[in-house]
Amino acid sequence: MQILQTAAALQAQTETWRREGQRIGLVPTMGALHEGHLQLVRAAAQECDVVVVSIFVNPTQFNNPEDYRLYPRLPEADAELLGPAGCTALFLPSVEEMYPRPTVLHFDFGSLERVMEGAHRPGHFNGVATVVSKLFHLCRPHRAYFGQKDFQQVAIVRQLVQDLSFDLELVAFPTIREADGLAMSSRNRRLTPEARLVAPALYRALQQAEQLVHQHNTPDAIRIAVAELLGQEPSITLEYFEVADAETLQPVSEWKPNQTIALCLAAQLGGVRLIDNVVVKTV
Ligand SMILES: Nc1ncnc2c1ncn2[C@@H]1O[C@H](COP(=O)(O)OP(=O)(O)OP(=O)(O)O)[C@@H](O)[C@H]1O
Ligand SMILES: CC(C)(CO)[C@@H](O)C(=O)[O-]
Ligand code: BAL
Repeated sequence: MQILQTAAALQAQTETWRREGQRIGLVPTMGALHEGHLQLVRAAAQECDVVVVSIFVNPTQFNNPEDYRLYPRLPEADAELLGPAGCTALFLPSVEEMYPRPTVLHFDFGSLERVMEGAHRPGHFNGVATVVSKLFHLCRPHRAYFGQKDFQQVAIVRQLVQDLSFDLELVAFPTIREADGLAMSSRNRRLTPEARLVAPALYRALQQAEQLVHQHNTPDAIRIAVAELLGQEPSITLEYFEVADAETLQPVSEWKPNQTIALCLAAQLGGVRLIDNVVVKTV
């Protein structure tokens, strides 16, 4: 596996691969890799000839400077994991390499970003769209792999791909979980042992909400039930729980038949912010 640290080196390599007719897979990450990331890389390795994994803790998508400062950074350990998973090239740029001057780009994803993560993390999706656009330009992937754990991010990137005519296939990969149901996440490393024990309550609440959908409870009744359930855990502060249309991401007030619904939440556990979701279909 080669390690590329400059935009020019990545561009040169991807141009060569394109000339050779190789199909390029890209897995964008912020590092501190876990099994969820590695499954994305393995899927890319199965479906593409070469796989680029980017590791870049992107400052422009952090609305909270403390979150940026404390974000786990483990490039050496990450590099060890990537070769065996099928990564061909690790793109590991510095902040100066990605942003030699402050960016002036501004994206507005309208109603897609006025809810959930976009509403609670001002500027977050502007930063995500900026860095993902740059990565797509530098890497020119045939396929780009993203996790459904970041459900709203997938919707934003889908819109970005369409609006900027990126010639690639977006792959949305299912959420990989720990044995106790907790969605794998780099930020899980920052949980105290006590918070780690409590954290699976988030997924249990989502599973409960899924049951309530199947039992035809109203969206509002489900919102109240999840707030009550998680309210019983003093160490969990629920930021939001939303019953959203999976396509538009807008809050749902009544059910339509055969509607795909995303049950999404964000919560703080001892200062660590986690998100999770499940997707469910109405009958
Ligand atoms: N548990 C998971 N299952 C599947 N995909 C995942 C999982 N966790 C992260 N991903 C995906 O991996 C890519 C890189 O994510 P990122 O590096 O931010 O990791 P993360 O674990 O989501 O970290 P954090 O949520 O703490 O920022 C994203 O597309 C993300 O959706
Ligand atoms: C897509 C991404 C790598 C952009 O920085 C990030 O938002 C993430 O890790 O999900
Ligand atoms: N996985 C989403 C990246 C972020 O939390 O900024």
